[in-house]
Amino acid sequence: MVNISIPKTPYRKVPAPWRAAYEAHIQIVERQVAVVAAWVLLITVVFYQFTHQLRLGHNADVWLTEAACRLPVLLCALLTLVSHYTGKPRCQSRYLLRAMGLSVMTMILSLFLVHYSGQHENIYQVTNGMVISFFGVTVLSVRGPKEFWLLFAVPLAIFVPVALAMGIATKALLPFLFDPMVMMVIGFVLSEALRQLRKGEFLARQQLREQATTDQLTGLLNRRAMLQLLEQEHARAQRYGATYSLILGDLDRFKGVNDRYGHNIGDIVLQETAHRLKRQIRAEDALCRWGGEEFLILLPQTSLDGALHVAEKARLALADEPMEAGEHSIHQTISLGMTSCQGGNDIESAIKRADDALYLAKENGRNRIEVIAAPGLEPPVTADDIKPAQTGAP
Ligand SMILES: Nc1nc2c(ncn2[C@@H]2O[C@H](COP(=O)(O)OP(=O)(O)OP(=O)(O)O)[C@@H](O)[C@H]2O)c(=O)[nH]1
Repeated sequence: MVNISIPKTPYRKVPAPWRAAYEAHIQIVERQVAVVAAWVLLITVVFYQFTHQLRLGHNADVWLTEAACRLPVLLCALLTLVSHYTGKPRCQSRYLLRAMGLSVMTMILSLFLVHYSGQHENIYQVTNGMVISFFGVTVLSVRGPKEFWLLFAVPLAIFVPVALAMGIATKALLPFLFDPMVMMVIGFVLSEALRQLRKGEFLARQQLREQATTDQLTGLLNRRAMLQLLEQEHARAQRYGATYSLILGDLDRFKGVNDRYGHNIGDIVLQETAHRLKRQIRAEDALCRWGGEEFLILLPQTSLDGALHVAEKARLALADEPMEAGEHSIHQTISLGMTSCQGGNDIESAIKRADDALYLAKENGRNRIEVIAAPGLEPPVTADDIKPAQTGAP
């Protein structure tokens, strides 16, 4: 059974390494919201325009004025849909959402001014529309308060002075704006709660994904994650004829460490080994805990020449300095088997070669490196070229 430990304090903020993934996640949500909003706007704006006569009676001038107020919303919704379904123009959903939000606010506030100064009897229809619009616009602020303030503050900051300039007193405005404002607050609280829920769900999923690909003791990649990377690198090698190398390391006489000092100290040795090995590789290389006391290093686009250099650094990283574990100082060494691959055969045979080479290293005295080249690939160096192994395993 897989034992997944759930952290006691779940993340509240997105940790730095996950920020890019979170940004991608937000962009997907924005895209979905933008498409749904565009369809809703397209349908409702057209519907309201063509039921104008039914709702407000015949007045060609008002019909045209309303059409002019609704046109920008229609255009923004159409632009969003065209951009989504054809890929052109390439607009970020964040900006399309902004354009739709601002155009809806401009539309509804303009309609208010038109009807307030003209046919006063229609004003309650418009304030109903305001309530719906204010709520709808809060849904568009997927990124939270910053977007929210932009969508509401800018149009309202223009609307109030314009209304005052038109001779509408602030006192007269307030009763009409009261319900829409309440709706705006409700919408804000709801969309903020939704945003926090989405963030929490993202963080929980990301944590589970990390746990599924990470070895709990050492924090390194686990075997499953490494196999995925290996498949990718193998496919790349096959396609471009590049060479990658594998180094399989196994701690020497590690059973003795456990037997002598206990399992807890053995665990510390494994953690320190992971730490030291990690320092010997580049960011583009991968290191995993392959099994109990086995570690596998994948060196993409690296021939045996370069890999041998890394393997020797890894060997010395352990052999040169004893490990401090509790009150014990443990001289732990590692044996390493190496191979390279040009993608010719399958991954399993490359791993098998590294394993056979490791077996040779154990046979030949431990704390040393052995190389088995891929068939047809001459090793540029042999194990004999490597500094003779020092014995010293505990
Ligand atoms: N402390 C600890 N020990 C582990 C863990 N996983 C595997 N081991 C131990 O690693 C030891 C491996 O021992 P062996 O396979 O006999 O090999 P060795 O003693 O290292 O000898 P050689 O490989 O031949 O040099 C066993 O005692 C396992 O219990 C772990 O997570 N923690």
